[in-house]
Amino acid sequence: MSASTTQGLPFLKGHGTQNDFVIVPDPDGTLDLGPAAVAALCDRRAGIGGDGLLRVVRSAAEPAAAAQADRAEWFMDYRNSDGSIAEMCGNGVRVFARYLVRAGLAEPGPFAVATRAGVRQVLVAEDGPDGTPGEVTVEMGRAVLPGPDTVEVTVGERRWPALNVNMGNPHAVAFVDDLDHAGTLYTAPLTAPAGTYPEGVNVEFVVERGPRHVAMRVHERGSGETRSCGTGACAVAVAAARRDGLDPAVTGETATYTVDLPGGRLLIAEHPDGRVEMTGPAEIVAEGVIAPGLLPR
Ligand SMILES: N[C@@H](CCC[C@H](N)C(=O)O)C(=O)O
Repeated sequence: MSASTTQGLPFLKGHGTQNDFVIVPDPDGTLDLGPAAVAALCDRRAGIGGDGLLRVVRSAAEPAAAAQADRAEWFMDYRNSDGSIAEMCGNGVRVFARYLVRAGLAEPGPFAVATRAGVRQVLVAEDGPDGTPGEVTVEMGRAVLPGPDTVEVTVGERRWPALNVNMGNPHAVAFVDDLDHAGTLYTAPLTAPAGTYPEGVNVEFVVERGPRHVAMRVHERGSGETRSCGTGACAVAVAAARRDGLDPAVTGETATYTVDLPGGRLLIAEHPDGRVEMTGPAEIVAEGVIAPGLLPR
């Protein structure tokens, strides 16, 4: 993208349980944000700062989403802070939905959002009487457990068995005795067997907090440690349910887990038909204009 194209380009900043995003409205799909431009915008010192970027584009104007245009007017083009593309972002889709309502592009209530992982149904609750933003629920699709049965996660001298869970994007979920055992997470944990995650992986570390209540940390592919990950929380809830001997497809009962993250709390429900639903907050905290010269020429 040329610097001249970005002069006067509006942006917003939002977060869901402190998983934060630069939001770039591009309704007609005229922007070509390459990896370097995304990384510059997400840079916390020299840019606006964020774990990722959400480009807001009409599905009909985005080749990757044209097939979904009859079911969802808007496409969430999600990028990690290093500029890489991911299939799905659970907190991102809640923040995306919040932006659409705030911008008058969607009404509160139920509507659909197109993503690279498919169309997702969202439900934006009305704001409270004191103006507190209502929570946003997203239907996240079904969890897939692609195997192998156990993968291994290593940080320094410690290693744990983990469950491979795909929520549209890949996750390795490890139950640990203490979240501090994951260390600084300045670098990505190692996973084995080799080749399990050819496109990289998000790694979750989980401890028990009580019945159907867990806490987690996450190292995200393309973003490093973040304060929350929605797809990660869904993967964790499904892994916790299986570990607790609960499979809603077998019991016929919805399994609901509370997942605490460094940035807040998410409620995850897995239904007997396999659908996983996530509920949590989503807020827009700032808006502005990108300064000329921020983005690489
Ligand atoms: N924070 C997100 C996940 C973003 C994508 C992830 N880093 C990946 O590369 O798969 C979420 O809330 O789900």
